[in-house]
Amino acid sequence: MTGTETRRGAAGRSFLAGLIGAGIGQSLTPPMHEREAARLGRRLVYRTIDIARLGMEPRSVGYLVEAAARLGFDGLNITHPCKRLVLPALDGLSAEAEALGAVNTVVFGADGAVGHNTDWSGFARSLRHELPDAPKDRVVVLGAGGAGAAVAYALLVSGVRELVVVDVDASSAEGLAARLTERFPGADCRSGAPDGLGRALAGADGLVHATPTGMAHHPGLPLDPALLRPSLWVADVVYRPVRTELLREASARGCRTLNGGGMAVFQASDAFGLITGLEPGAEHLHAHFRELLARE
Ligand SMILES: NC(=O)C1=CN([C@@H]2O[C@H](COP(=O)(O)OP(=O)(O)OC[C@H]3O[C@@H](n4cnc5c(N)ncnc54)[C@H](O)[C@@H]3O)[C@@H](O)[C@H]2O)C=CC1
Ligand SMILES: O=C1C[C@@](O)(C(=O)O)C[C@@H](O)[C@@H]1O
Repeated sequence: MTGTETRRGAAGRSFLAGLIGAGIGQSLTPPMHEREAARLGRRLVYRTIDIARLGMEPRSVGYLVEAAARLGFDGLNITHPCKRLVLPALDGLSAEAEALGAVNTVVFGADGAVGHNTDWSGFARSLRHELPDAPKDRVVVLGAGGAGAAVAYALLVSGVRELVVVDVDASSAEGLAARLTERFPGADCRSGAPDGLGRALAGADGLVHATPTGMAHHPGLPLDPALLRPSLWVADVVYRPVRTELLREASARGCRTLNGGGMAVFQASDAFGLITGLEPGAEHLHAHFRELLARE
């Protein structure tokens, strides 16, 4: 997007957005969007639509998307467990959302409801921003769910040549590695079992952790910290808390680290641009994020 506002963001227009998912009451994405709009002198109302609180099934995301379009929403974020289930309700997909088979942003416009994925671009921007000079030839991704798939895609777009995907669910890791191989035939994408993690990490430049382990309600470590050596960079997608047990262990062992806050901020930044047509300021979104965390 350029510095010029598009028609979608034409002066005076206000915005209505929402997040559909389960257990999203504490999400920082709604206040990030609202604060950034206010900073730009615009009104944006962003609501959480929590299917767990509403007693709705994940597959009802299609019904909710259609209702949001009729009610005049400009766009939506979609999160767990609906990122794949939302696909049949959409009229179009960005190339990346199609490749990933997952959508976290829906924009309502002249082309109907169009799905995008800003998880991958959010991680790619965070990596570029915070670890620009780190070696990125060989990387291990732990966790082959929605976040793991987005991260793996971002890594391959960013030039990673060898990628190993590890998951306790072997079929998830194998499926993701196979899809990535098809999409990036020039790269070496393999799946690995958790008991082979030590071997995979021994030859790696970096590790990205993309399982829910380390979240406030799911504390702990996803691996044996003895596997972390100082030359390995370690990224976590978990951002509640921002400093996870894994990142604390990695820092203590001399590893460079990247927390999940950058991905959270940049996915919001990219979604905000798509939904409003306005140009967000990434540094301002970082500041909103820091202030929101500090309030807790
Ligand atoms: N920073 C950000 O902007 C974002 C962060 N996230 C975070 O990413 C995390 C994962 O989310 P999703 O991918 O949506 O979850 P998911 O449930 O789709 O996938 C998690 C995967 O991890 C695997 N797994 C669980 N424990 C494991 C272990 N100990 N070793 C290996 N594999 C294991 C599961 O089998 C599953 O395939 C969550 O904490 C979520 O909050 C998700 C999206 C954006
Ligand atoms: O999965 C996530 C995290 C999120 O749901 C949040 O609560 O910040 C916002 C979504 O856009 C993103 O894809």
